[in-house]
Amino acid sequence: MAAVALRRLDADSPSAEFGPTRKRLPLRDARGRFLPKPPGRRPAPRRDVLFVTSEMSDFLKTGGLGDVAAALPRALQGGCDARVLIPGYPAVLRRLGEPRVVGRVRAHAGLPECAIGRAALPDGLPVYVLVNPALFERDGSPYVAPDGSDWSDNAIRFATLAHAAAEIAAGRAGLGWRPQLLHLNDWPGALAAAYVSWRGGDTPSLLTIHNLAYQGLFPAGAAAALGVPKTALADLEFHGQLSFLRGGIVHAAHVNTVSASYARQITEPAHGCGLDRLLARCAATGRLSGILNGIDASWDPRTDPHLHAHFAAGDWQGKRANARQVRREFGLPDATGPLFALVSRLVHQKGVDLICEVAPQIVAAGGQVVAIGTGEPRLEREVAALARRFPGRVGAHIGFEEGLARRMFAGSDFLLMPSRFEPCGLSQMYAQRFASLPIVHATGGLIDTVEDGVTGFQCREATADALRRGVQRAFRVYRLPGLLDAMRRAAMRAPAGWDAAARQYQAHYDRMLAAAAMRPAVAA
Ligand SMILES: Nc1ncnc2c1ncn2[C@@H]1O[C@H](COP(=O)(O)OP(=O)(O)O[C@H]2O[C@H](CO)[C@@H](O)[C@H](O)[C@H]2O)[C@@H](O)[C@H]1O
Repeated sequence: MAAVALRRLDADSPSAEFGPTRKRLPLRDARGRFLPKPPGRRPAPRRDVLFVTSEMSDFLKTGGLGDVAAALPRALQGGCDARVLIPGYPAVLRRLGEPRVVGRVRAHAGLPECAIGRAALPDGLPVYVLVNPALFERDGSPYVAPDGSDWSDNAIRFATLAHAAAEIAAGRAGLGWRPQLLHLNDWPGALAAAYVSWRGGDTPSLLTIHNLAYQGLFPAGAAAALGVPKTALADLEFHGQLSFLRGGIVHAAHVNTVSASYARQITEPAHGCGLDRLLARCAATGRLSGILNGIDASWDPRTDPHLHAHFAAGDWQGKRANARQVRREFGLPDATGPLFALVSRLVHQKGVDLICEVAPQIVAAGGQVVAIGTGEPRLEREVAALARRFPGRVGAHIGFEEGLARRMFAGSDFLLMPSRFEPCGLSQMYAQRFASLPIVHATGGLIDTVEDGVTGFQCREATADALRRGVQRAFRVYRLPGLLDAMRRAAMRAPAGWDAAARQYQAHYDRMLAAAAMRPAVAA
């Protein structure tokens, strides 16, 4: 217990950079005597959280994690002191300038020493930046080199991030602030939970799995360089390799994924990526849950600065102005038929090949398709080839451009998203908010966010035939203006903010902290 009590005192110390402490001072009368608490108003519990992420859309994003990492720590601020830890990529350092060095993480096994910089984003969100030029200051995405291959030292790079989080949790990084818990995201942060327990710490971790298909698999020979104790190799072992995600699942106090349906699916072999039995055991002991992602307030067609014309529900003139603009940007002529959009990472998961198979029928029926994405070279080539095959009917942009993606959600009538699996999915929620009806495969978070025939269309299977039937239903609705109007309005009203998710995360934090407080103290 003593260790927990000490940690709480540490965490109360004010932080000059991040504004006054959020601690509520006890009420006193004019003579300084303590007053009783006002009836019915219990002070909010403190929750000091280090949110560990490998991307954040304030700086750079490759997919949905970047959006969540920007939105969730902000949504948590009401009830938590949530601070972000992110590697010092060039995009981060450019945006923050040279962050002030406030701490240091010592080298461990083959993991190099790092500095920790501190900065606050303009809205006050505190960010710790893990600075090591050799590991993080390179062009390309966080995970892959410009030629598309994984960075060869990814195991060291992200183990260094995870280890730094564990050292901050242990109070060994010299920050003058110590989180009560770690909130880890996906494999790049997952190993922090393991480092905490391998070194005898007691800071609980919540691990959020945004996509189980990416596990952070590395050769078993890397274990010594990563500082994995010989007695703990089994924690990470996955078919002869080391799985960072497995290490996180084994050691996290709680694991969640980003929708209730996906949380169920990953306990079964079809979607469990080989970890289904471990995850089923987590579920059986109440250690696995699903919390649906939200979308942030910037996704508003009445105010989004990226749009060509703003619009609200019922103002379909404004929506049509965006459609004209999108057609122009993709070099397509104006048309009276529906406009279908694909906005996605171009990977097998997203069913891009199914869209390519069905696109000729969309075109034959009088529709047009616009596609934006980057990813697997084979799928990039397929999408680009489609645009060449159907000039004036299909437009493709191989690249990543948020403003154009937003205009596509606003200008399209339907979004194509036949994902083979989908932990939550954000694109379908963005589309709904912008009155584009998603056509989805009924899987994972797509089941939980798309109401069939009301806010979009669900296809039973991830096959071209099922998608074709979904597209046919969309064409029928498009020809019925009354129904189209009703579905668009319903889609725009679909609940999608971050408040509900933030409340659920806070409830988990409280349970984890209560459980940690019950455990006997251990040395950090
Ligand atoms: N070329 C491009 N240009 C511009 N924007 C592009 C783009 N390609 C994709 N995007 C954007 O990137 C994001 C993708 O998010 P998703 O949630 O749909 O999928 P992703 O698989 O990356 O995320 C994973 O993590 C998230 C977050 O938890 C889960 O919702 C999801 O199911 C899981 O697979 C969206 O904001 C989308 O608009």
